[in-house]
Amino acid sequence: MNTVIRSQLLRFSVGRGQQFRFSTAAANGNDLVIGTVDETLGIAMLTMNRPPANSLSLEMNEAICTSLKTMESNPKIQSVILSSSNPKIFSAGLDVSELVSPHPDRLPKFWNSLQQLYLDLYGSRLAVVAAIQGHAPAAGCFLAMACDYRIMSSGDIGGEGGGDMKKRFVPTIGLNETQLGIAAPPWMGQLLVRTIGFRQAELALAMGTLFPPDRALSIGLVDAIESEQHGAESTIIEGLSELLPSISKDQASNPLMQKAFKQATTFAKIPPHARVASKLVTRQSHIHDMIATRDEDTAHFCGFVTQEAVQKNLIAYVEAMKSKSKKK
Ligand SMILES: CCCCCC/C=C\CC(=O)SCCNC(=O)CCNC(=O)[C@H](O)C(C)(C)COP(=O)(O)OP(=O)(O)OC[C@H]1O[C@@H](n2cnc3c(N)ncnc32)[C@H](O)[C@@H]1OP(=O)(O)O
Repeated sequence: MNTVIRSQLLRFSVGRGQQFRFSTAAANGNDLVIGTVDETLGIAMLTMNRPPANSLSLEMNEAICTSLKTMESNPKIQSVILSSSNPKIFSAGLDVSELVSPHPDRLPKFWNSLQQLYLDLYGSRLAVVAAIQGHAPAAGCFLAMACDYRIMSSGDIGGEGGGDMKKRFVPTIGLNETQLGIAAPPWMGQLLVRTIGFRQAELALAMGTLFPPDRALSIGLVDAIESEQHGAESTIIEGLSELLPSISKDQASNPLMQKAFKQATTFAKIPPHARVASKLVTRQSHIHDMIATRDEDTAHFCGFVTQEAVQKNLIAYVEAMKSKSKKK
């Protein structure tokens, strides 16, 4: 099994000044999350790196948690940017292969890793800025909602077709579970309610709505949208280039990444105790509710997902996804 190596999961190499890098790798050596740190600014960047779609497997959930905990244990760090190495997909949500014909031992472990990801991210002492480049459906949207600030790409990158026929790339975000014949668990659904309000969430959950950036902004699902048209060289802001991992160096002039960097810097300057205390005011009760119902939630998930009718829907969904991808 491709589990995260916990005992030797960090590879440190000291870079210039106060910066250093680390990665959290799976047993096969692939870096699932790449971390970079600037202790002078008090900020870090965690880049999700699980091709092709940053989908959330058991190992990926663990890798994000471990990377976040590593940052939390560094008292010099106050804020983190959560980003993706894929410029068109922030995260495609749960790895659907975890849900289809699941192994009975692995399924509860997988769900526990997702619950833990929620607890660690939503309750983190760090201010987490989601740099949402590309799509964020289902648990990808959840991941962004568990952060403290969301900046989404306006989607005007990488058009297909060229010339007048150029097709605009429009990323979407939302909890689209009902479209897969499943329902978001209560804690995830409630996170949407907390983010966009009762009526909007009620409708969006029922319809499985995926929102384009402008709609996501207007209902408060994201806090800002930003173009990804790379700016002129002169617009490069100090410190960002060094914080970007080598696979994302070309993002230094990307306005979305620049905005995320500025927001993370702003968070890092707020007196930490006050910032963390105020975060708990709004989040603690939701976290406690989830902990109180955690075992029940796991039992419900495992029972639900293994139902024949649910498996049938999931298999059909995965087949449709694969054949769409093949046709490209
Ligand atoms: C009580 C029950 C509770 C249930 C739990 C509820 C909580 C969360 C549910 C979920 O998160 S389920 C997952 C939901 N995710 C989706 O529906 C997204 C599916 N993917 C897409 O719509 C698209 O891939 C995309 C994200 C919009 C990107 O589109 P694009 O055209 O850029 O790329 P594709 O060609 O479609 O995909 C590339 C590549 O990635 C694979 N892939 C995509 N998504 C997933 C995924 N979620 N899990 C695993 N693999 C995924 C896709 O198959 C392609 O692979 P290849 O065929 O190229 O190998």
